[in-house]
Amino acid sequence: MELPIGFIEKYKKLLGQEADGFFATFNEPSISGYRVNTIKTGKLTTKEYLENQNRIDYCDTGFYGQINGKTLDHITGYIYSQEPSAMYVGEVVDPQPGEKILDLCASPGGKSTHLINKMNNTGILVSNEIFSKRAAVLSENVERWGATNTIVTNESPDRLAPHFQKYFDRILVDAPCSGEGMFRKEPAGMQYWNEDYSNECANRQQKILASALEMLRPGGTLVYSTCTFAPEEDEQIAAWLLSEYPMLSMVPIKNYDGMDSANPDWGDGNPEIKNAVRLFPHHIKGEGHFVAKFVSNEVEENQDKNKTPKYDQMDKAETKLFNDFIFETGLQIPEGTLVKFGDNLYVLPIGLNSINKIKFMRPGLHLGIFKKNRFEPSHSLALATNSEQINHKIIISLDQWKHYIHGETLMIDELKDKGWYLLVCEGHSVSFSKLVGKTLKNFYPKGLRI
Ligand SMILES: C[S@@+](CC[C@H](N)C(=O)[O-])C[C@H]1O[C@@H](n2cnc3c(N)ncnc32)[C@H](O)[C@@H]1O
Repeated sequence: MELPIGFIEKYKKLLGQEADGFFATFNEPSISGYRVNTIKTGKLTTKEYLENQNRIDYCDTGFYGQINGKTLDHITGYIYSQEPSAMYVGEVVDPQPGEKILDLCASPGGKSTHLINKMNNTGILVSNEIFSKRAAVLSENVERWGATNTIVTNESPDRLAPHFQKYFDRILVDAPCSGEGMFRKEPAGMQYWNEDYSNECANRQQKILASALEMLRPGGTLVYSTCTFAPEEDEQIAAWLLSEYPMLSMVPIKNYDGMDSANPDWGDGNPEIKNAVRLFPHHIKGEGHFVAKFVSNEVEENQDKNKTPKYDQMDKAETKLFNDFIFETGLQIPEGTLVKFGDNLYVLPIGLNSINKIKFMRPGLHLGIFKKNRFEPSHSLALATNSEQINHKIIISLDQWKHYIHGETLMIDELKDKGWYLLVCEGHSVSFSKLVGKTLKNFYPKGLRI
């Protein structure tokens, strides 16, 4: 791999004797990994995923190895492909069930899906992405994962901040960066590299962090991570945070085998910076990463936490349609507030402040849509429903599943009541389908058909 000359010179100086070992890794293959989804209680169809002995020691749901994106397990959200070093970030955030968490730069959703597992689908996760196309991908991944506690917003950090002042218990800023740590996985990233690029990135990172800190509650935790080796974006950002925000202090992070403490001399010499962790590919089986954890020492003032959210409510006819659907299917829906945006019905996580005026992709779990005199359940609801939480379900074979996700209707042998059924394949919830006579109509989203 041909690295930019300026990059080679910079890291020869910074790494000294270690530089040769560091550069050698760029000619080795990148490392792949995947995580399994602990909130889906069905069985993985391929036991190999769990029996893989190549476990990642700092992430109990993570494994080394490559997965196929076209399998039932992947498409129904049982596994997620994620580079191993990136898995350390979700572990460092360490969200606790019931907390309010913000993942500010979240697409495509590797860290968000990890956080959802760690929160056991409780509390509130606001997963935000500034670019709308990337936010759509994020929303799709969150849906696949079966999240019931997550809203997906599509805002810039400074526009999001006024809506969530001092609100979150923990915030992750997995910052846009120069991406040096991913060069061997995504060599195209090298084209943007120049001597000033890291300083440009650092400016943007400071702006993002300033907005993030407006949203952190007193006593809350901020985790900052990048996938670059550049001190300007790593130690120097940690130094900037400590000097600009005296209420912040750094929290030590556990160094597993092969992880390094950050280098205070690459920042401003503040010894606290040692608490951050670097993952170098010549020391660890993974790509380059930097992770730093801060806690706010501010004391909580009495706040008005009981702002009533303002949303549309269902009218009488819609309430009846929805109740009929619940009665017919025997479905248990997650706890939360039922709200309507246009014709779409959502359940919002309990305790969420008003999200009126925020651009979102998903203001909670999408339950379905009201169409002329009927309620149509959503694909998100299918993926978030465990087959034990519903009476109306039909088991289909792997072969039928392949036809269904291709867009075909299916036939059943026995007569059943007409109406909505959850299709279940080898324990995995696949889709809602409407049974008419003996035909299962296809409601698999057109954009996801294979
Ligand atoms: C490192 S990636 C995030 C990866 C993600 N956390 C994951 O684990 O899948 C950084 C994200 O920041 C977004 N971004 C770019 N510029 C931004 C800005 N000015 N403010 C906030 N986010 C930005 C990018 O679109 C990108 O999705």
